[in-house]
Amino acid sequence: MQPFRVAIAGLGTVGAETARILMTEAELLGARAGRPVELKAVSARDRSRDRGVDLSGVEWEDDAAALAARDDVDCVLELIGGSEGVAYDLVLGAIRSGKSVVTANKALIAHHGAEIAELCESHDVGLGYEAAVAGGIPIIKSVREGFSGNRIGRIYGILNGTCNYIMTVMRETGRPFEDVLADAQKLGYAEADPSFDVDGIDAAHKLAILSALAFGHHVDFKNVHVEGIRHVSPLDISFAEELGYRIKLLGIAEETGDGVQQRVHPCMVKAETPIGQVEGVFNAVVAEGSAVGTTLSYGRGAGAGPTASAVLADVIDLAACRRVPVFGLPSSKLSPGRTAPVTALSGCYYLRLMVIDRPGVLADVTAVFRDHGVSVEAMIQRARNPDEAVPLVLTTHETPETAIRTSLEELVKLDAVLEEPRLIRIEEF
Ligand SMILES: NC(=O)C1=CN([C@@H]2O[C@H](COP(=O)(O)OP(=O)(O)OC[C@H]3O[C@@H](n4cnc5c(N)ncnc54)[C@H](O)[C@@H]3O)[C@@H](O)[C@H]2O)C=CC1
Ligand SMILES: N[C@@H](CC=O)C(=O)O
Ligand code: NA
Repeated sequence: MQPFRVAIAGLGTVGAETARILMTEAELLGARAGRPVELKAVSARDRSRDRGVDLSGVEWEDDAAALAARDDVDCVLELIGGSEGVAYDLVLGAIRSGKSVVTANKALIAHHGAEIAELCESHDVGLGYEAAVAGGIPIIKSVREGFSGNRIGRIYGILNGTCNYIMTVMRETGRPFEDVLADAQKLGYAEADPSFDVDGIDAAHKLAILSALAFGHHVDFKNVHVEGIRHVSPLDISFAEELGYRIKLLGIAEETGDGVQQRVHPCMVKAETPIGQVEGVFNAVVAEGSAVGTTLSYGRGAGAGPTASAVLADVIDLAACRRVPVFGLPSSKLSPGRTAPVTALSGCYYLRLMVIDRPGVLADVTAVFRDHGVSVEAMIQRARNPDEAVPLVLTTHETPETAIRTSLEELVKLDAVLEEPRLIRIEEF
């Protein structure tokens, strides 16, 4: 049987572990693929680095682009990262030369998914990107194949392991944000530029991909509403706990009737719900289907092993000639997409103000809410200190997003309100 010959570009966290498993589990992978899977060539920046895997029998290319041109390679694994430059050139070059591609690169798929899918169709090659969304959870396969008999109404979840790890450790230990982020980087969870994680961009890349698969539209990253976790303070984490919530960075894509709304932002969710219980580097994705009902997929969203697991599943599918259209439908059948703005939202909110503790302040704050039709559900004023700003926390009943935003504009004008107010949406699932 002809072997399936693969090449790896990028031998960092994911690439090195993928190479290790390809070498050490060759027999198992070959049996699953129905033919031998051979690591033929690699390319990385530093030839001398010890990666804990013996690559002495594997050919080395200094220029990753050369992997796409080799005629002894059937499939290129792009494990470098970045939506432009080397990764983009390599993936398009490999497809154009008739090779299948596996990538873990969500930035690339979120920005260039439409072009890449069309190119795969015209060159009749397959593309695997299971590792790009929720790491080791087989969520691409679930949505694209497992739920293909359903209409999906909503898909949401925790899509970034680094952010979930940071907020879990901050809550459990009180350690500062920067320290915990440094740990996530050492553990191989974070992106090369960790602002992609903490500013919500990585989760937005993943949500854009999930939304395209779930709703059959072209990937539409530019219309994802994105907020990150930089403003989630230890104070908010502890108020959330007092109110029975956990703060999670969620990605939510939903068919609203006026189009698909895609948003990534910190949310308060009830601590005892399945999503509230997802801690550390774990991710979870809830899909709501017309026939299947509600499903929950759970597992590690980042790190060497879980990500390599997803890459290898794609390699085996391609080696075994199991192929489906990149986004589940031929490109010509994907809809252009209709976006519902986040301002159309209506929900409950957590709001923390830092106020001067003096008589009349509470009346001024509640007057703003009264004037904008916002109904307050609960209020906490923990400390009493006339010399310092004290936190005033309010939660609301269901309120249009527009009403809470205009209330905030009024509240910041009050001279008793110091600092930028903190607003976190409360999601009841
Ligand atoms: N680390 C994780 O948990 C996950 C990572 N991913 C994605 O996997 C991809 C790789 O991520 P990591 O392994 O974490 O990154 P990394 O930074 O550990 O590894 C990337 C490697 O590519 C190499 N590289 C850079 N430019 C190159 C070039 N011109 N030619 C050859 N090699 C080059 C770098 O030297 C580095 O070793 C990214 O797209 C990332 O978003 C996806 C899911 C999880
Ligand atoms: N940086 C990402 C890695 C996986 O996609 C994350 O933390 O989730
Ligand atoms: Na996955």
